[in-house]
Amino acid sequence: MRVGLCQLNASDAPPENLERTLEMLRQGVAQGARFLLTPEVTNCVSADRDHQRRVLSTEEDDATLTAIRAFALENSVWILIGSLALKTEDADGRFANRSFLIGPDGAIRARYDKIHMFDVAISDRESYRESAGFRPGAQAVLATTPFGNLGLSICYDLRFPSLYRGLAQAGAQILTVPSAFSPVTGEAHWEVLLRARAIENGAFVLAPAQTGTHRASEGRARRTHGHSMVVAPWGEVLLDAGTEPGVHVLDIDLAAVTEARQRVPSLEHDRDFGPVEE
Ligand SMILES: O=C(O)CNC(=O)[C@H](CS)NC(=O)CCC(=O)C(=O)O
Repeated sequence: MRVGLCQLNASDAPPENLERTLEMLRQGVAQGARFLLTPEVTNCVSADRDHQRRVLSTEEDDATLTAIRAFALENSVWILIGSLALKTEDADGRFANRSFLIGPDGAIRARYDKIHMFDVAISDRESYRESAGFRPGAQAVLATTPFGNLGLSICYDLRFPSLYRGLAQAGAQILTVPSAFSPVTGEAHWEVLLRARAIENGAFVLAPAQTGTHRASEGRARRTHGHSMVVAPWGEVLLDAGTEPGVHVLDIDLAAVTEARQRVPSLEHDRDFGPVEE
């Protein structure tokens, strides 16, 4: 299976981001990719809630979703839109941070709302309160495709191994982790966490990422870590995309999942240990 990871440097302008994303998807298709992935918040990177309220849409009206579904149909490819920031019907006005798996017929095959919210103070200068703008999901999602079972997740979810354990136990062979990781935590934790999730579950990890300084017409500009990655089930890093935007194409073979799980069948060795004794 040839996969293509789009590494984006999205701004806070959805139409411009869509144009660049479609261009990268086209390049991926030209290089033979049959499954293409985009990062978290493909449509809009912004830290300004008022700006987001002005430029974002609901799922029903979202132009990025419509255009990428049409692209999947025209090119007969699978696409994981890592996530879209979308308006919801919620009374508190919070957005959804939602992944979409699109089939080669253009249909939405799966949706996943990011479960874990990035509410952290990394330093005096850098803090995030994702839950102020986004409402968390509460449902883990496995998506079946002809090329394997996908376990969906987004960014900060990466720090919660039990989610991936649940997905792998449910049959996931490929774990998707579209992200917009912070530069500081990215430098310290990104690669090792991705490799850990791959190794402990004997699964491929596909992690398309946002990169660089994200141009903002309102609010402060955000920066992200880049380094989109593909990790094999034995833990080898098959792709590290560095920090430039662009599409990266490579072949993955699910035989590596079977082999890794045969060599170390830890997925079959989970045991119930009950509450921790104190
Ligand atoms: O806010 C948005 O527009 C979309 N959401 C994000 O970009 C989120 C919340 S700020 N980023 C992360 O989860 C990074 C996690 C991370 O960096 C870590 O776990 O260390």
